[in-house]
Amino acid sequence: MTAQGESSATILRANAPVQIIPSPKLELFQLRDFLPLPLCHRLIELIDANRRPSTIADANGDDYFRTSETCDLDPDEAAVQDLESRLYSLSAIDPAFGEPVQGQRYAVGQEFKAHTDYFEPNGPDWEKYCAVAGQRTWTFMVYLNDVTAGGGTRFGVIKKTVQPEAGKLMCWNNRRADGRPNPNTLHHGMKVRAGTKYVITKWYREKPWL
Ligand SMILES: O=C(O)CCC(=O)C(=O)O
Ligand SMILES: [Fe+2]
Repeated sequence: MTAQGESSATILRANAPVQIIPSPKLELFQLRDFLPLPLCHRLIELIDANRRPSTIADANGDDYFRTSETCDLDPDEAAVQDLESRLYSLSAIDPAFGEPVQGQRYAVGQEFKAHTDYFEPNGPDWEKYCAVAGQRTWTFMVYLNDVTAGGGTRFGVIKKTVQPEAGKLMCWNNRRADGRPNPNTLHHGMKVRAGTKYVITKWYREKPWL
């Protein structure tokens, strides 16, 4: 088990089906068919049943920055436990360092503009979000469905856009090699043009979550 995700990149690289998105700028990986379709469908049901407007830390005055909906998934749900155990098998990151899994839902026209998942170390919301568990380390995100049009995830710095695909996982290290936040992880959940987009997001911290 890796305590803080430090050697996660090594573990992921050694996992044959994991594809490395080659870049000197960030550690980014992709894994197709990470989740079976019935599990994707169940997670979509759970997201649909219990969603609220998404929020952002360090409000920036743009009310249209993140227009999607978010679901705080119940950790006692069998589907969520199945997902958690698959994540652990893949990454070996101690689940104690994980935030509860969230679901995100985007209707047509909704998006999450270019952002990073780490918290600004000098931002107004640092204390609120990071006092106990510290900074975010890794992001794991899984697309739960194919989107009819739009809804890709654009990593602008490396000029790479990933298309949603049911069951496909993306994961990246939000830190540079020296441990500081990596601004090259900037990414944009682009507007859905047709259909609905569902993803789950799982973030890990430097210290135990609870
Ligand atoms: O929906 C996406 O493609 C990206 C989601 C995301 O970046 C986030 O929830 O932090
Ligand atoms: Fe993000």
